[in-house]
Amino acid sequence: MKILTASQLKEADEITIEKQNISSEELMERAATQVFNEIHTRLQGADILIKVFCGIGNNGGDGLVIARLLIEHSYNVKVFIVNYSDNRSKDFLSNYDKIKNLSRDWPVLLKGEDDFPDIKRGDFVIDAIFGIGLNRPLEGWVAKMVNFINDSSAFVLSVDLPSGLFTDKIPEEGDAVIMANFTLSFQTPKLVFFLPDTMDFVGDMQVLEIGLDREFLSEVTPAAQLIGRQEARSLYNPRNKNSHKGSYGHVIIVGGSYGKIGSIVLATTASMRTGAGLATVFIPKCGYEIVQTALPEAMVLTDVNYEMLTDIKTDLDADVVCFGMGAGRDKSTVGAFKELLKKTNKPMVIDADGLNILSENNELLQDLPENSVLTPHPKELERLIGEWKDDFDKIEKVQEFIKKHKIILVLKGAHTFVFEQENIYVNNTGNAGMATAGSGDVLSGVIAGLISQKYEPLIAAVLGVYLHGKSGDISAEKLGYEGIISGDIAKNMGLAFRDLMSENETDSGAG
Ligand SMILES: NC(=O)C1=CN([C@@H]2O[C@H](COP(=O)(O)OP(=O)(O)OC[C@H]3O[C@@H](n4cnc5c(N)ncnc54)[C@H](O)[C@@H]3O)[C@@H](O)[C@H]2O)[C@@H](O)CC1
Ligand SMILES: Nc1ncnc2c1ncn2[C@@H]1O[C@H](COP(=O)(O)OP(=O)(O)O)[C@@H](O)[C@H]1O
Ligand SMILES: [K+]
Repeated sequence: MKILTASQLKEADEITIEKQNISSEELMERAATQVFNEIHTRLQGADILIKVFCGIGNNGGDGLVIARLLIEHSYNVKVFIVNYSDNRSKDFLSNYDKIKNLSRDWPVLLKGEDDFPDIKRGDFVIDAIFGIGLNRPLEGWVAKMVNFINDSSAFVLSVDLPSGLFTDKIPEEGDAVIMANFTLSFQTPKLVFFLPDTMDFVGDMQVLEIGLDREFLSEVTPAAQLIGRQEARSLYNPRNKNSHKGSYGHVIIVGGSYGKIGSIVLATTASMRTGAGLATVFIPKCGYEIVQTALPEAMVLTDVNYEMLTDIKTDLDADVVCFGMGAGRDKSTVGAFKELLKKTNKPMVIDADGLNILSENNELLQDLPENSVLTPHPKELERLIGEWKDDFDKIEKVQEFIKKHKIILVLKGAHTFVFEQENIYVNNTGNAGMATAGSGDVLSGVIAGLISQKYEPLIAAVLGVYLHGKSGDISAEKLGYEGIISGDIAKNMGLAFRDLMSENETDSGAG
């Protein structure tokens, strides 16, 4: 699903109004009716007090339509206008008239702190104060109003996006932003819903299709793409009946050191459970029996050194080399990595200490094969590119970095982002149960396993991240968030593939 910017959405609105020959008020009615339908489906006429807070722009107009429909369906509704200026939008005004005609209980105009209404814990608050039109931080009593709603502990549903949140920048410390429990957003999700700095404001999220012009939506270049099941499915290559293990490639996983051989077992298991035809590990001698015992399916080559990598001697013609997990950063290991880079031409997967070595030895970046996939978590990324001011600054710095070095970067997190040239792919599977040691090692194995099966590195990264998260979701379904260990994610990879191609998505409990 495309993620668009506020200006692209405004353009889509205008084109839709023109091409469908409707008024902006009709489009507002259509959008807000979708919100009403969602609320009605969930509340089923429940007798609770719904407090709708409307601004005076089009987000406020949406709020008025939602309130009118709720009143027409006999809900107990109280409407408040956060009347911070007299500059009301046209469609706000016509809906203001409509709601006044409908009920004697006119909307209450709020003009300052003294007017703040009571909000109780059990109330249902609809936040339609500001949407994508916000252009500066909230100030004065309006900011206080937002904080007042947040302090109430009422359930808050935000319309389009939480009021106070921008679509293209991160609020400053102390800025007032609604902390929504749920956000119903129009047509496309906004990028800020997935950034670590801002995702907590959004709560659970659902996107409502409001019928904007299809041609515009299919042609517009998105700010980013959200990868869900449908997108992942389109990337999948089914296995050919007439095939053999050689058809699915050979992965070499290089890394490990004394006490950290487990990371190799995890990555290698993951690559095989993702479908690689053959897997070889190259590890220090201390890991020989461990790997042979834990994973008899893999072949093992060892370094001359017992504890760490010092000389990576392989003349195997692998389809992909994955380097770094558990490798450590000893001088001799750095030297061995340097030699490995020199003799590798095909795209590699680099994780963990591979990334740390690159951070400390910047000159090695130029030896990375084009289209290699780097998989840092935020700390590893900071070591690679330096500090950033906020998430938008981070995105800019990452894009500069990947273009300079002609690589693909997988930034791991609650929503993992894949960066390739100008493109950004945002993952929507996975859950907090995956915040457990070794789940990153599993991801590297998954991506390497896909590359060995001839998926392009970018596709391997995007699909791999999706499947890894889905396997985490399936694991959580079986074991609970706390119960997952990263080996489960590797073990359940096959179920993630099955889910991808089955008729119905597994109810994964993704969070
Ligand atoms: N395709 C869509 O996405 C649709 C969007 N609609 C709604 O329209 C909204 C956008 O409406 P608007 O453009 O009127 O904008 P908003 O309703 O988000 O904001 C209202 C106005 O407040 C002013 N303002 C901005 N920052 C302020 C601040 N800090 N303090 C005081 N005033 C400030 C701006 O001039 C803006 O025009 C969307 O979020 C959505 O709710 C729907 O009605 C129709 C379809
Ligand atoms: N809260 C979360 N929600 C979704 N996925 C998560 C969450 N926390 C961690 N993950 C996923 O788990 C993996 C953790 O990787 P990493 O930090 O490298 O762990 P390790 O170094 O222990 O292997 C990443 O793929 C990340 O996206
Ligand atoms: K809002």
